[in-house]
Amino acid sequence: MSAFTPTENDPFYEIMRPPADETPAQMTARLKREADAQRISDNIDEDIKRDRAQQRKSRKELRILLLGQGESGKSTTLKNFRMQYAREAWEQERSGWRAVVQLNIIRSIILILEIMEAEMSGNPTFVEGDDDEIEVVNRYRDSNSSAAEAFTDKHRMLLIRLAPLRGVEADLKRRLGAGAEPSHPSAPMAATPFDEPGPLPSPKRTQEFFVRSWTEAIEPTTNLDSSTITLMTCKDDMQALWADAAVQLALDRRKVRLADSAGFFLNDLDRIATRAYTATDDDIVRARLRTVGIQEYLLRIGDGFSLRGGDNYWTWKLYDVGGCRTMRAAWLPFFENTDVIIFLCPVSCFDERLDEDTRVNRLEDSTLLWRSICASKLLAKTQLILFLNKCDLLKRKLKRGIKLKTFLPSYADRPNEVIPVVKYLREKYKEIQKQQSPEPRVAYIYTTTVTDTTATAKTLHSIRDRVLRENLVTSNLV
Ligand SMILES: Nc1nc2c(ncn2[C@@H]2O[C@H](COP(=O)(O)OP(=O)(O)OP(=O)(O)O)[C@@H](O)[C@H]2O)c(=O)[nH]1
Ligand SMILES: [Mg+2]
Repeated sequence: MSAFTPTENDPFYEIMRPPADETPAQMTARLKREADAQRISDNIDEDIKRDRAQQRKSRKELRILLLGQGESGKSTTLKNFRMQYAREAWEQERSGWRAVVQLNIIRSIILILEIMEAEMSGNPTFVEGDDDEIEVVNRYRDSNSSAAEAFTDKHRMLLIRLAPLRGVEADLKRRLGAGAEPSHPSAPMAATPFDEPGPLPSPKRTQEFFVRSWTEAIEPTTNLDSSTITLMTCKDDMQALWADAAVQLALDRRKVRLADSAGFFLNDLDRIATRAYTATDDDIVRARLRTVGIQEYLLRIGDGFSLRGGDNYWTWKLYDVGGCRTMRAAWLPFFENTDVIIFLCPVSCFDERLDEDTRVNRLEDSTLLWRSICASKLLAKTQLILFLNKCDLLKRKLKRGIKLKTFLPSYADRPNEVIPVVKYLREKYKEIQKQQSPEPRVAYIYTTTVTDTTATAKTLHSIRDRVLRENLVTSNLV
C-alpha cells in the first residue's frame, strides 16, 4: 500500500479517501501521483540525511554504535577503545574499578554458596544446565544423597564464615549505585530492534548487576574501605571453598563453568584481596557490569594521514547499548545518524541459551539480529564491522568435545575445530550480509577475543585506519 493511501483510522480519511466513482484510469493516475510524491519525499529525506552526515564529517565527527546480544562483549570492546584512545579518563577511573572486581568476586562466591546449600538440602531444582537440563536433573536425583554426604562440617563452617560477604555485596551495590535486575524483567521483548514485542519469556534464575553509566558509578577511591577489609579477612576461606573437591564436583554436576563465565577472578584472590590492590588494565577489561540503556563515550582519534602534521583529530562518538532483548527497541532512534556499526557475535555461545528467554539459542539469536541489522534500510549506508568474538572460549569448548553440529546441523561433518568453525561462521555471516543488504557493501569481519587487550589493540588500529580512510574519501577531506 502506498504511504499516501488513507486508512479508516487516519484522521484525514474523509478528505484523502479516493472518490467512490473513481474510474480505473483515474485510479492509475492517482496511484502514480502518490508514488511520485512518495519518491520526492524519500529523496528529500535522503538529502537531509546526507547533508547531516556531510556536516558531521566536515566537523570530523563519527558516530559508532556497538551492537550485539547481552554478554557478547560490547562494553569490553568499548573498554579496549578507551584504554587505547582515552588514556587519561581511563587512568582516572582505575581506582573505581576495584569495587566492581570485588563485586564480581563476591557474586562468584555467593553462587557457590547457594549451590552448596542446595546440594546439602537435597534441592534439585537449582540447575544451571542449558542443553540437557532434564537429564541433569535426573542424574542429580540419582546421586542426590551421595552429593549431600560429600559436604561435611568443614563446608558448614565455610558457609557461616563467608556469610559476611552478603553484607559486603549490599554495600558495594549501594556504593556503585548498582541495581540488581533479574535477567527476566517483565518488560516486553523484541528479538530485533524492528520487532513488535513478543510472547512472555521463560527466564533463567540468575541476577546480574548493572549501573546506568559506569563513569558515574565508578568514583575514584583511595580509602581502605570495609569491603576490602572483609575480603582480606575472608580470603583464605574463599580460596578453600574454590579449591574444595566436593565443591568442584557439585559445580561440574550442575554444569556451572565459573572459570569461563563473566567476571571470574577467583584464581586471583592473592593479588586482589589485599590492601594495596589496584585494578590492572586486564582486570578492568574482564570486570563484568551489565549495560542498561544507551551510554555515550567520546574519543579523540588522530587520523594519522595528515601531511600538514599537527592536530588532525576526529571525534568518535561511541554508543554502548544494553544487548538483552528487553533493551533492543531502544536502539532504533540511534540508527538514523550512525556511520559505523560494530556488531559482536560471541561464537562460543552455540550451545547456550539467552538468559532473558531460555527457549532461544544464543547463536540463533545473534544470527537473527545480524540479519535484521544488515537488512535495515535505515542502515543501508552504514559501514558494518563484525567481530566473531570469544574465540578463546570457543576453542576451549570445542576441545571439551562439545560438537557444533549438535546445535547447528548445517555444520554437518566438518571438523569440530576452531579454525574451520570460525571459517564456516564467517562465511555464513558474510553471505547473510550480502543477501540482506539493501545496497552492495563490504562488511569487515574480524575474529576476536576482546579480553586479549594486546591482540584487540591491533584490531582497533586496523579499524581506525579503515573507518577513517573510508570517511575521508566520502567527505572529500583528502
Ligand atoms: N573469555 C572471554 N570473555 C569475554 C570476551 N569478550 C567479553 N568477555 C567477557 O564477557 C562478559 C560480558 O562482556 P560485556 O562486554 O560486558 O558484554 P556486553 O555485550 O556489553 O553485555 P550487555 O551490557 O549485557 O549488553 C565480560 O565479563 C567480559 O569480560 C572474550 O572474547 N573472551
Ligand atoms: Mg555492556
